[in-house]
Amino acid sequence: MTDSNLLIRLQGIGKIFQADEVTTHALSDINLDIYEKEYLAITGASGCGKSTLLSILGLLDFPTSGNYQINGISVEDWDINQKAELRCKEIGFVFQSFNLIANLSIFENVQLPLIYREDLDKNEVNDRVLSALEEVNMAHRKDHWPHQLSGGQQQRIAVARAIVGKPSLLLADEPTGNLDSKNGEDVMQLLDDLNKNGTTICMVTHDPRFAQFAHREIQLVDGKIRNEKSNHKSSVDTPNRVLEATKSLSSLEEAVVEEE
Ligand SMILES: Nc1ncnc2c1ncn2[C@@H]1O[C@H](COP(=O)(O)OP(=O)(O)OP(=O)(O)O)[C@@H](O)[C@H]1O
Repeated sequence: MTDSNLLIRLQGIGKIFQADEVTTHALSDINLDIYEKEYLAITGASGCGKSTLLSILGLLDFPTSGNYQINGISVEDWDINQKAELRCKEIGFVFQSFNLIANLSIFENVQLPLIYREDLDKNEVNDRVLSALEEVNMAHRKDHWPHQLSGGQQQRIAVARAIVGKPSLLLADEPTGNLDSKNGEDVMQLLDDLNKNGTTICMVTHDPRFAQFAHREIQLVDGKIRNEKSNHKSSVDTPNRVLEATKSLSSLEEAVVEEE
């Protein structure tokens, strides 16, 4: 990796929440580089700061100390509107709950991130939405409504919405958290395909099996990076590992059902 394909650099990032009398040090001294086309997993126990870190990476929340750079530009002096514009263009989000808008069609849901894009005309918006839907194999459902889709299909639409603006970075917070093993596998495969096609991904997961799909895993403990490991095999043999992860998930589910 060279600095020329460095996308994000976090230096000494800290985040303190102050609520009434309670002070929480959610993140301390986080140093992290993310390179173009990387697939990074952030793991760790509940409350260790994973979502806070993802929110900071996505410019949804801001650190109380440290420096954030994207494409070599330090954003700490930017005002809220500049950050919102940057977020809109450069960052896509997928959450555990799919967050589709119930009274918008599938097409309209995917179109949402583009409605304030003055650089795109109506035809370009239309083409972008259709091609994002094609990427997740859901173009045939463009005129349907969210409630007509399964959870797995809704998450595919959420992924289409996240990539429709062609962001530099796709952030996913427990993207399989609300899905059964089969749909979880499909979404993991979809993220893997997107990464192979060049999308940089940063995913929060508490599940070590899914973390193995990433090239690199960062483990947080009490708001600090405790461990970082590479997973060089990840981009080579994903289908088998997807299968294995799914098998162990399925047997886990079967064991739980049997116990009940
Ligand atoms: N808005 C907030 N105000 C006060 N404390 C907060 C706020 N958001 C998060 N925290 C605290 O910061 C710490 C880190 O929270 P965070 O949600 O990042 O953890 P997490 O690793 O994503 O947890 P989980 O896996 O359970 O989602 C926790 O102690 C949490 O209570």
